[in-house]
Amino acid sequence: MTEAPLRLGTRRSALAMAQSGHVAEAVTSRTGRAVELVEITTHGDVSREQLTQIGGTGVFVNALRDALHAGEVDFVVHSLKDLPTGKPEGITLAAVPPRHDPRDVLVARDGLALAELPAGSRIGTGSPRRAAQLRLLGLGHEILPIRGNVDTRVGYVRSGKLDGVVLARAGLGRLGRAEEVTETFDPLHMLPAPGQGALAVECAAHDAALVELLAGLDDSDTRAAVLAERTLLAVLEAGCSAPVGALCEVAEGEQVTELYLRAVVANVDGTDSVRLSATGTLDEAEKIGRELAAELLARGASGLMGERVP
Ligand SMILES: NCc1[nH]cc(CCC(=O)O)c1CC(=O)O
Repeated sequence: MTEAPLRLGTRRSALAMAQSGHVAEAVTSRTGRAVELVEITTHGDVSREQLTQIGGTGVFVNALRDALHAGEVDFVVHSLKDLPTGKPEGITLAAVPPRHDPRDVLVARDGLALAELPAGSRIGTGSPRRAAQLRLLGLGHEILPIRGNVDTRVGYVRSGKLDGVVLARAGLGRLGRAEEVTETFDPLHMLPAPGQGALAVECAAHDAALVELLAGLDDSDTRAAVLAERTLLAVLEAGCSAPVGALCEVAEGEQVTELYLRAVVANVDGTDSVRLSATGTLDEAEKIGRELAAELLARGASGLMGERVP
């Protein structure tokens, strides 16, 4: 008798379907187990309110976890950057697959890069982190809040409503739209969200056989990198909408694997920021995240995050 297909709970958005489909294929090719996608609708998908007003992207996560708890699905896939930093009860982070490009990108009119857009150009982003870092560049662009899926956001550029929008490269890439990118930001200018470009595969903690099966998808370098970034975020006690950027890169040294963590905390109006970095070995991920956060706080990070745009 063949085993029943594993049920993978997913949101219906094109990005979520692409991410879930990618993980489903990886599971099937590794284990021979069939995987079926089960669609789940979340409050975040149906609400037109600004994400920051409905409690951040955590709303996407909760509906999937509820379906896990209810036993309606066997496992779920999230964009790791959308996960709140707290550990959920009864759920295991079974795998963090190899990360895609973590950087942010610009999709602008006429193939232009950011510095080619004149002062006064209209740039859209719904992310306070991206808005603050764009303002810090001092190019005189007008930064406008937008939301919606990738199609909607890029659509504002195609229709001429905006001169450019900033998005995650990983999202565009997973949708097969990477060729629409007009500039990939150097993390020196634009640090991504902690966890950006990585996926999180979760299942019920009590399902030991499934925890073991999914562990085959895990990439230890990616797991360490996102642990460093997310520990930093947790210590800063910043919500997912706070202007905090962090990127941990992994480099194979001769003896040890090295981590290089960079972070920025800015105020939302992009007039002030603190930017620091740290290095450590692979097993020091949590430590360097914690210590770099402490250093940022010592240099005034909490005051910056507390300020509000008038
Ligand atoms: N905030 C929504 C969201 N969550 C994950 C991605 C992209 C994929 C990723 O970063 O892993 C996006 C879209 C974006 O930020 O452009």
